[in-house]
Amino acid sequence: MEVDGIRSSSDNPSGSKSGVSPGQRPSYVDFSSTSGLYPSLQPFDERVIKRLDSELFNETASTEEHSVADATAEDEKLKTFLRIRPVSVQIDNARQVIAVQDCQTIVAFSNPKNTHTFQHDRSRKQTEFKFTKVLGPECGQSTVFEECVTPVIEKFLKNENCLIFSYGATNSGKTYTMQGHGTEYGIIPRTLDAIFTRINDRQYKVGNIRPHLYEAFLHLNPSEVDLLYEKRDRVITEASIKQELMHSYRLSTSGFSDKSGMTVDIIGGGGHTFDLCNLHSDSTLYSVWVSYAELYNERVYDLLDNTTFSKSKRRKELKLMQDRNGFVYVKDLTEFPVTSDEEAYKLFLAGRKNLQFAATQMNMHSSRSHSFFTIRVVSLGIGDGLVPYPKTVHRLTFCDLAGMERANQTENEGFRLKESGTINNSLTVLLKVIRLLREKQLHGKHGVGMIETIPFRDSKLTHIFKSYLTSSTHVCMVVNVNPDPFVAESTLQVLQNSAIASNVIVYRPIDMAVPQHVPDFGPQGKVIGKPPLPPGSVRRRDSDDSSAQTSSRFSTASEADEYEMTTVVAPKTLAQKLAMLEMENARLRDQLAHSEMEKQKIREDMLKMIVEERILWSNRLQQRMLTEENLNRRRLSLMKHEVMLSPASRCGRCSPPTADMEDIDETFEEENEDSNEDDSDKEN
Ligand SMILES: Nc1ncnc2c1ncn2[C@@H]1O[C@H](COP(=O)(O)OP(=O)(O)OP(=O)(O)O)[C@@H](O)[C@H]1O
Repeated sequence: MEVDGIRSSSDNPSGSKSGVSPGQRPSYVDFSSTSGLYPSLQPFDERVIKRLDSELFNETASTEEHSVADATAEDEKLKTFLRIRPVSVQIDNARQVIAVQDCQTIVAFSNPKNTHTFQHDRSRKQTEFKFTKVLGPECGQSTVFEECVTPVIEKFLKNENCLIFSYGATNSGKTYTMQGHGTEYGIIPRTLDAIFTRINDRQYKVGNIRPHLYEAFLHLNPSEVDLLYEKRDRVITEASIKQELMHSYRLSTSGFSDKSGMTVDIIGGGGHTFDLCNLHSDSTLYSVWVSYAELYNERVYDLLDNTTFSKSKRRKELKLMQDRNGFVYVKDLTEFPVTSDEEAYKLFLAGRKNLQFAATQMNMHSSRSHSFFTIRVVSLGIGDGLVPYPKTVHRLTFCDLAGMERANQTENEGFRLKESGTINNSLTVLLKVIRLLREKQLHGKHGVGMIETIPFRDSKLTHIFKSYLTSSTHVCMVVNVNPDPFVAESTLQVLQNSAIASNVIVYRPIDMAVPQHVPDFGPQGKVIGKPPLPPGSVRRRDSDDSSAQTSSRFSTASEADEYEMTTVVAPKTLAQKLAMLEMENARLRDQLAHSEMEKQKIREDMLKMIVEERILWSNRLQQRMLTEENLNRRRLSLMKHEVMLSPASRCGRCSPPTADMEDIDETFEEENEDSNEDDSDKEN
């Protein structure tokens, strides 16, 4: 039976109940609950996206519900938490934008005809949005951490990759949630504390086995380790982190979590108690590494590379690479070993100093870039002769996205306006990718084939997100909103977008289910076996990564097989070809836009320089004219004086003394030369 183009499980040709053939991963979407809503779709059909949008924010219905709970596989869904920031002004009912219904539901009010002026109007449309959890303005930093991050830490310590990202309009509290403000510590410092509390005395502090690429390892020799620690300490020292900051962090972290033993309650006692010994075998040790990158104007920069601290130098742009399993990572990104939460927090603060911020009309300290703070933990087993060897590496990334901006509210101009254009563009692409993922999943499309048709390459942000959204990563989105009626339109837009995101399933696609990327280490750390290359890919030797070549003992096969993000798999079908051409087209358009932006900036800089030069020269000219005027005046008065003093003038018969006049002229010229010398001194 087919309903609106979607097959129900009963007419599945394979005959299996779930609608998939044996061995194939089942669809996680319950068609029976959605089949009446969605018609048959073609890939990349923009009308469909519009339709999904309008369904999510229906123009006609007075109340509707978008529930994250109405589909199966809740655990694999992208988790969405809504955090509503407090506002200083009292908002009356007539102007209210959102109202919390219960711990999972909010109602948004809108008047599409006049969204700016929220008049008291009973016919105002109400839309219900459901989240994994709603955190109202009364929720402090510790509650947010407890609700959103505690379960993630649990998964992270069970060897799962995790991503927590904050999404929202500008000034909605994303950075406040991630980093915190003053002693109101955000989720990043709290997580650092919680992780080190858990791994406690199981840390491997040597720092000679480091994560490499996306999921590989490198073995460093002692001099390389020394250099790395030296560089790390230099980064911390040069950032000159204020002692008061560290002091208050130390005081606060004693309250974040219980450091007394191995069995700990992750803050606040909400039934999250677990015993570390149950998570890993006794022979497992942990090595912790941190990195910090930012994506500014579609360029990736290293925030922990101390050469970038010097503002006079041009920052080095880093490349995005893809390993043989399709995982995207930042090539040559600095990653430091850390042995305590304090060390990690110092590095975080050092990197934060390098982040791009600016004051806008909406936020005095507005993030101008997307930032990625990543904690990687290498789990090590103990081999013969008590030699540790790496088993797995997994990551927890915190992404603080720049905020969606409306030009009429931020009042940005010139370069800032273009900057906010880039921010909005990358966020739009991210949402487009999320929408398409959801659309495909609604139609039971999974696996590598489906992923190839998603335009991850349209922006660098989605390049980076690809690894998280298409692998078995635990993804958690913190949606920040500001209930102020002034920003109602942005708030409604953010709610709509997050409703789509909450229905996306994040999983490892069936074609990639074989964990080829996990190296098969013998107890001595030897690499066993080498999986074949993906179809259509070209083996590429990376010549400039010297460390990759010098330290090969633990390197996996995937290390040698990395591809720049521009490498594409040969298309098989016409639709795939079209999709790839579209992606390439978008990428080239992006590049063009960037070079235009660069050109414009250079033009603006040059114009500024010309104007400054002009002002300088006109000042000099004025000065010169003044000097000449003064000298002329002096010459005239001298002449007068001379004429009055000369004997001839006294007898009143003789002509003026020419010789004396010449002297006066010489004096004038000398003085003039002096003043010229003064001027040239000033110039020098
Ligand atoms: N829950 C909250 N409690 C108290 N203050 C908050 C809260 N959320 C945000 N703020 C305050 O609001 C202001 C803006 O917050 P923040 O800089 O985090 O916004 P943002 O969403 O990161 O903005 P942008 O996208 O422009 O960088 C800050 O002064 C911050 O301290």
